[in-house]
Amino acid sequence: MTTQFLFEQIKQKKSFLCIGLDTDMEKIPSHLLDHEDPIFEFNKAIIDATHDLCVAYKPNIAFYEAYGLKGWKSLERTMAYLNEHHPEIFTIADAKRGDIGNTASRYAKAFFDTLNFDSITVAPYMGRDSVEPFLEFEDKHTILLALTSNKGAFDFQTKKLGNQELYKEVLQVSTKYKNSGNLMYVVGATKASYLEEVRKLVPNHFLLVPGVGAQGGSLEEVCSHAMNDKVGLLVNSSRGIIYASRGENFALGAREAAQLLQREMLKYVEKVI
Ligand SMILES: O=C(O)c1cc(=O)[nH]c(=O)n1[C@@H]1O[C@H](COP(=O)(O)O)[C@@H](O)[C@H]1O
Repeated sequence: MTTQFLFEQIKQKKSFLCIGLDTDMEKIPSHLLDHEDPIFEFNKAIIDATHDLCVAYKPNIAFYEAYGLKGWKSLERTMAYLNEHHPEIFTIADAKRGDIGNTASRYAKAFFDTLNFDSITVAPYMGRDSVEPFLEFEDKHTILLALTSNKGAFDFQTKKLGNQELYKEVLQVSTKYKNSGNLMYVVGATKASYLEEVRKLVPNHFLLVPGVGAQGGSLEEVCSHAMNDKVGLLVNSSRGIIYASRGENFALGAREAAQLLQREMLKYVEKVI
């Protein structure tokens, strides 16, 4: 998917919401556990109830890998369902991969070709040759971790490397990689005060911003510091939406939680269209 198409979707839906499919067998309603594939049934119900309110879904791969082959099958079925019924929705494999070049190209094949994701999250730590194999894929996007939402982000990412912080170095250096137009960046909503600095270095790239909802980040702050003329943001909430209600009406609860965020987003989208 091109970023222009993604922008068209944002304008059409008046939303830049990404819903995180961090589907945990221990948290899904018990009536689903009788199904052959409870994780897929849960995801399908969430997708059916929310697809008109969001422009992206982000399955976090850990939640699938945790169940071995069964979990991987649930992921495959979820992706097949999305690609068949909602090909207009941007999909993010939250896999946070990163390895030497020939291994990176296998990861890229796994997520871009085999599972047909539009994008993948990648750790920048191993540098250029670990990232460029992902960037070779046309109309697929590599979402580099720049400044993450967790406390540990301060261990390394905000430490100075020479004259500037490591997260800035990641932004600046990676924009020189081959096919860097295929890059997006992760910046946590809990680090909203850094977003102006981020935008100085990457004014045009999309940012994936997790951390509203369960981690307490503010949508208003994120938008005031980081929106560009194509919105340029995908704001993710996982637990705050998919576990908003834990009973048999969980999908309706998820819809209501997604709607609250989408209604707030609407006013920001209207500013740029
Ligand atoms: O790459 C990510 O998506 C990510 C980066 C980051 O800095 N912080 C972060 O929370 N995430 C992911 O975003 C999701 C946040 O989930 P909630 O806190 O439940 O909304 C999880 O899947 C995290 O793994």
